Amino acid sequence: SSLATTFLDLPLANPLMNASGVWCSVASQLEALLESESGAMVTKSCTLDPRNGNPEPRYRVLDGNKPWGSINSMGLPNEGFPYYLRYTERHDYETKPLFISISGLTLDDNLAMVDSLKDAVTPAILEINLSCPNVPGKAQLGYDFDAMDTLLAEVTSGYGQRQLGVKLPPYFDIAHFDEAAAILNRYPSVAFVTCINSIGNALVIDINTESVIIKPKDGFGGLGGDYVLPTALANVNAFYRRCPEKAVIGCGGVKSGHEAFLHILAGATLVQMGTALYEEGPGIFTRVKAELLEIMKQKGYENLADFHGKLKTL
Ligand SMILES: C=Cc1c(C(=O)O)[nH]c(=O)[nH]c1=O
Repeated sequence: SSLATTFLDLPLANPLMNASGVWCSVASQLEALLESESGAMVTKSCTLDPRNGNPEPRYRVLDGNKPWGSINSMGLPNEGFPYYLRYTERHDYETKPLFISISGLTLDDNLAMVDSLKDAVTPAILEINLSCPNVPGKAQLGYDFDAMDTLLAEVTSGYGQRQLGVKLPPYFDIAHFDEAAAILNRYPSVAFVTCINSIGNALVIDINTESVIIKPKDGFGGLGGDYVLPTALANVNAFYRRCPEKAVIGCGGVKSGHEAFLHILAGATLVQMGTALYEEGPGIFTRVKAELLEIMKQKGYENLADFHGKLKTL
């Protein structure tokens, strides 16, 4: 069996990569991802200028009981767009593809970053984050369909019809899947969608301290891990069905070959890991690769195409 695949006509050794935001904020982390067995990698969503983000504690792993996961309200801390643009100029693209994630605080900031990327003519693949749930006072673009439409119209024309993708928040209503897909399908240069970002504004409470467990936003933060897997699979499959011309990248609840297999079955071409990578480190790619290969072998699948998108219904 082989995990080899292609994405936007680029060859990848395997479909696994990090989720933006995890193990990808500074050069040392990006170099560790490059050296890891991931098939690709993405940078931390960046703003035009560097940001410190929210006060700590702002990330906590929820490992007391089952299910397992994380809550975060980082607040978009990042080194600023120029730092990541410089990294795209020194990345080794022969080793693996690189995605660059942007999450401008304003439409103009997003357009300025897109413009610089277009002029840089870098092989890095742009993933625009429409779903950052943790910047106080800022609504997620992915939940404001008019704003999302306007952004895509401006960005796709600004990016000269070059292929790009969007990172979407989870949707929970069929009408929202329909409406979001209808907008995305009007932009052929939006070549992929990454589903999902964390489930925004969850609240984890500790019975012993009778308190929330992260400092920002009175404890409200984005949820990741086991808790989000069924919602992630639903969003992957919903957009896989509605956007036949686009690729879907799955993200949410992947911590082993098992969940990676489910995401690919549901229609994901690539699979991102967030919480599990945060906790285990880049060695996780070696483990999950082996687990996915083992599952494929047990099932008699030679390659990813043998089961990609082949989810059965009853
Ligand atoms: C880019 C900000 C994000 C953040 C953050 O920096 O708080 N956390 C997430 O779970 N998803 C995001 O998209």
